[in-house]
Amino acid sequence: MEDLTRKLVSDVQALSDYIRSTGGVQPSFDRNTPITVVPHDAPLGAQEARERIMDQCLKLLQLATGPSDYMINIQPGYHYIACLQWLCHFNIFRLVPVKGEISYTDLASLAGTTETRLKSVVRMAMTTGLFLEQTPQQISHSATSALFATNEDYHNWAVYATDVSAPVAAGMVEAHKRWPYDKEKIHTAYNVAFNHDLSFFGRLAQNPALHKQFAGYMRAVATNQGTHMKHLVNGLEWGSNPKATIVDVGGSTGHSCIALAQAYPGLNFIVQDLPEVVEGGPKILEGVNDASVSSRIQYQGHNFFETNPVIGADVYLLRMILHDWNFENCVKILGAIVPSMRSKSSIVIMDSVLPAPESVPRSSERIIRVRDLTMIQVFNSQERAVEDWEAILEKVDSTLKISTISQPFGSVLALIKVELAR
Ligand SMILES: C[S@@+](CC[C@H](N)C(=O)[O-])C[C@H]1O[C@@H](n2cnc3c(N)ncnc32)[C@H](O)[C@@H]1O
Repeated sequence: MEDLTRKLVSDVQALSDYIRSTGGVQPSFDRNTPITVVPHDAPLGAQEARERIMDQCLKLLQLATGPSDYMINIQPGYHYIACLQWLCHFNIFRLVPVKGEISYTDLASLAGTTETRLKSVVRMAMTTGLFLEQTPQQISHSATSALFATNEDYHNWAVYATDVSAPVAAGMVEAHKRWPYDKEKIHTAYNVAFNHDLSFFGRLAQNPALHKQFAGYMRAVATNQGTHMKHLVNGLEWGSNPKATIVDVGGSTGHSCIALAQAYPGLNFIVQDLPEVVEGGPKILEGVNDASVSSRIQYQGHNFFETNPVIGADVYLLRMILHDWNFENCVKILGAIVPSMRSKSSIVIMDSVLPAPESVPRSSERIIRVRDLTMIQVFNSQERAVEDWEAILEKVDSTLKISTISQPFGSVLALIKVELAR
């Protein structure tokens, strides 16, 4: 613990010095604190110091807790989720004024609940950094709760995590008891949790409201440090062919292409997704309000199990797609692209490459492992190590080879560039 603490002190000093040197604001719970601790384009040293601080604090907490208090330390986890779900459903984030305070009495009456329940939930949530009680019996926003109040996509993320992801995680044991060795995508914890026999995307296709919520969640995830768009934008030399055409396969409403188009003014994009998803794309482009970006992005309804209709694109991008699918389906999805590729074409898979245990900071490893478990629970799929990716490519076409793997710092996703070595 002493060794960890010595390193922690030095990293906190380095991070604070960096923030001071930029005239930035030191992290605090105050509502007016910026929502990111260091900007996404901060020097690597500052970002690494922040990562180590999180890692050291996590390990220190675990060490100081000790084995006999393990359970006590882990129990708040499921209550945090229950409280977050409750706060979303009773609209508490939006009912607390963005500036100023509101009493528990008034807030309970606006939310249609009892003051006792409200207090218990909010005060538990406060231990995670949501809301403040600076004046006794009055609630105000912290920087984090204000984010959920003002950013609809973040709110969607919270609703999604608590209404969908948490019950699905709770269904894992039952699913694996019911289908011990089965890899069917309709025999998952997701099927157990919602008691149906549709695949994840099959259920979304039948329910536009769920689809809209999922697209919002994806947009919010894209702004998070680990899955931030900067890793896509800076992770490859996109500008090496300044006039290239990029096809974003399963590109949702186009947030990846928008980020790339903003950074690379010569590139052109085709965003492919299921028809009901790309339908929402033009509205998102309107929001960007920049003709020099929107004029270079087209939308195309396309089922990625069918041969790709765009012949000879420079890049077929698959960002956070293949981890949703098991080995056989990954082979089918990639196999539907290969016939449309020409010699100049490449495929860029942006997905996790699983690290060996303890080979990366524990604070970031647990986030990658959340993704791995989610894939098992929702799709009977998995996150993959390099050899797993190579095995898929070999099965699709033995001439399909990984040419580079780029793992941007702070990213939970790597960029795996795949080319035809014919
Ligand atoms: C996890 S999201 C990733 C979205 C986006 N690529 C990103 O990086 O945020 C998976 C996407 O695959 C799309 N999808 C699922 N099944 C599909 C299919 N058969 N054909 C095309 N798109 C599909 C979903 O609609 C969703 O937008």
